[in-house]
Amino acid sequence: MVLIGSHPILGFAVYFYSLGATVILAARKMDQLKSTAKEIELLGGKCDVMQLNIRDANQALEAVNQIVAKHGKLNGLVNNAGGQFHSPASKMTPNGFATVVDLNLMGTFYLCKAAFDGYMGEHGGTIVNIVADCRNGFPGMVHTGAARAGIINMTKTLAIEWGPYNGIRINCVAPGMTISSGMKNYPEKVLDGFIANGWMNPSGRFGTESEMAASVVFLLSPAASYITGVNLPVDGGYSLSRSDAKGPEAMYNPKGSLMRPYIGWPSDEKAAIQEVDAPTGIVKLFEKYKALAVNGINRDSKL
Ligand SMILES: CCCCCCCCCCC/C=C/C(=O)SCCNC(=O)CCNC(=O)[C@H](O)C(C)(C)COP(=O)(O)OP(=O)(O)OC[C@H]1O[C@@H](n2cnc3c(N)ncnc32)[C@H](O)[C@@H]1OP(=O)(O)O
Ligand SMILES: NC(=O)C1=CN([C@@H]2O[C@H](COP(=O)(O)OP(=O)(O)OC[C@H]3O[C@@H](n4cnc5c(N)ncnc54)[C@H](OP(=O)(O)O)[C@@H]3O)[C@@H](O)[C@H]2O)C=CC1
Repeated sequence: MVLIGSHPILGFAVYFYSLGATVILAARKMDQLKSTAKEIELLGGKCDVMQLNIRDANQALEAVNQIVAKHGKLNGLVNNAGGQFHSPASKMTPNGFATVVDLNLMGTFYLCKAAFDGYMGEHGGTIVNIVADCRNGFPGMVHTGAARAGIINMTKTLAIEWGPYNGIRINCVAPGMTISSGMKNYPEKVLDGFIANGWMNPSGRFGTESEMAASVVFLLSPAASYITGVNLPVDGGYSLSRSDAKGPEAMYNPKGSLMRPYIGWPSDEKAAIQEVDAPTGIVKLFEKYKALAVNGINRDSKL
């Protein structure tokens, strides 16, 4: 039984069916949740949906209580809901800052605490918190940088407090720039700039939802049973360098990537991500990735 806060952006709900888990999708818009649930069921997976605003601590606990009452357990939690807006710090209002901290940091804490109080404190479980790359500063997004850094530190504390006595493992995944519906929140012009030459990471490309999903599933699974309190960057190496680098990073291959994208796991066509709801440039990019994921990549391939 795995609760995913948000509709399965970063596409991972489809993967849980192969582990035999029942997936509960929770977010504010029921339409999106229902259509994703249908897809999962068509694949043979078990799925339930519920409406949830993670910014409300009472709703979070109520959601966990409902799941435990209906299904008898809650083994996993993925805190995937999140987001922000772009603004220089000098122009940001206190309420703008607080809103993003409220969504990302407070929302994640509410769900962790609800899972602990409602089930995992007594029975154990595994939690994965989705964050973002905030190893260095996060210009233009001071609120989310602060909130995600808060989640990473909170995760370390909870790993220490909740591991020894409650059997809970808790980790973070920090996606790099990923092809997903979240890209609709950013100006196409900016995204086109990233596509043209802006990824600046050793992989030379965006990440895919499947690449994020596989990492989350790994951390939730018994295969990661000795890992707790870590933040796993899944970013093609982006966090290794300065985000605005133009100097030595010229070593990054400007023509594209030599790292084959991964869009499905296990190697079951049905479980591969087939399409993405994103701006045109990103959708076109994904179509190229699909071909490269299937046919392989070589020195003449261009993304
Ligand atoms: C131009 C350059 C762009 C660079 C883009 C770079 C892209 C890099 C991508 C980095 C990698 C990360 C990717 C992702 O995270 S993908 C996920 C994407 N999804 C989202 O980001 C969701 C975005 N939005 C939201 O979730 C909500 O809008 C949000 C929670 C942010 C706010 O929701 P809410 O309804 O609660 O907010 P209010 O309207 O009530 O406003 C509250 C206060 O916040 C201020 N605000 C809100 N939006 C903006 C804005 N766009 N610009 C400035 N200020 C904003 C608002 O004014 C309120 O404050 P005040 O009361 O003081 O006015
Ligand atoms: N895509 C990328 O490049 C990156 C993404 N990330 C992070 O990964 C996560 C997933 O990203 P992505 O799929 O791209 O984002 P999307 O914007 O597509 O998805 C955000 C999800 O969060 C849900 N959500 C937002 N607010 C709430 C709320 N108050 N309560 C419950 N659910 C909520 C939304 O559903 P609804 O509106 O129905 O509530 C939606 O399902 C996010 O935390 C994002 O910040 C981090 C780094 C890079």
